[in-house]
Amino acid sequence: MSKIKIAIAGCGGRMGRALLEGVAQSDDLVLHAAMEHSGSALLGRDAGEFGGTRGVAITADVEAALKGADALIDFTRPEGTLHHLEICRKLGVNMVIGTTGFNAQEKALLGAAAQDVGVVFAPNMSVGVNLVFKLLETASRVLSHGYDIEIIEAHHRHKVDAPSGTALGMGEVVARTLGRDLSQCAVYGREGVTGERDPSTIGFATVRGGDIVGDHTVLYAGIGERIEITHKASSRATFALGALRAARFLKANPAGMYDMQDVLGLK
Ligand SMILES: NC(=O)C1=CN([C@@H]2O[C@H](COP(=O)(O)OP(=O)(O)OC[C@H]3O[C@@H](n4cnc5c(N)ncnc54)[C@H](OP(=O)(O)O)[C@@H]3O)[C@@H](O)[C@H]2O)C=CC1
Ligand SMILES: O=C(O)C1=N[C@H](C(=O)O)C[C@H](O)C1
Repeated sequence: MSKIKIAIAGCGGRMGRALLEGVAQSDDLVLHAAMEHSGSALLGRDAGEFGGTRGVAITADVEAALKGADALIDFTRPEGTLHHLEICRKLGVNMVIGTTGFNAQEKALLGAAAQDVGVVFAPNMSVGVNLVFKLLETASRVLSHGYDIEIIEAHHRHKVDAPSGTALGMGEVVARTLGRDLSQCAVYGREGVTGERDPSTIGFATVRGGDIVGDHTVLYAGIGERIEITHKASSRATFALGALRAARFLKANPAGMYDMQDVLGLK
């Protein structure tokens, strides 16, 4: 059987390198293109220097790079992802999007493109976090009254968006299960004389430091007890393996908008 041809955007980044390694270690995937933005110092270098198979030069020519690819895996920044999305749509190339930090209008653009190509969009591609999303539905149902809900996340010092996409995703799951609208009930950090806690809110707290790969805790604090559901990533390989699984899923499925719950059969 022929191998699935993978293009990687932001190949010199933290996730880009983990993806290059993941493709190089797989039996059924081949590196079709390694991409960076036009201002990158890495252009022209061999992807093999960054964990990929040797023989693929890093390029900023997105259209040429994507011709003939089965899927683009993109962990970059919202503006880069949206630019790549347009070209994927034009060329009929599926897209796995791990980038976080999109606003509502930008997310709508992803949905529009998914009318023509397959898109897997998920703020966290690890199996563990996607299991946690399911556990949160059960916990939020059982603890729907009398428990204050707070979401705490910690990441490395280089992360540029906050709260993390995963924390926001967890908030969405909790709010949806409780019949609340996250945009109305989220409290992002506290300072000064805040008054007593409003029980209808969902609080978020963000920690940034060092090389923390990604920790997330949802805390349900009641009277006489508290429940914490925690996921800790210790390596980016978990996200990369999930993204590669998503690319395989898209190869086998029609155009449409999917998330990791679809990929993992958790719906
Ligand atoms: N869904 C998931 O499972 C996960 C999602 N993420 C998300 O993935 C994204 C990337 O994370 P990470 O790898 O740590 O970040 P990095 O900054 O290490 O990597 C991003 C890469 O994209 C490049 N880049 C920046 N801007 C653009 C642009 N406009 N167009 C094309 N390429 C661009 C960067 O180049 P340069 O360095 O030159 O700026 C860099 O090579 C973040 O949004 C993060 O939250 C991360 C881990 C898991
Ligand atoms: O930027 C990161 O590193 C990560 N970002 C994702 C997020 O914003 O949720 C996922 C993961 O926690 C790592």
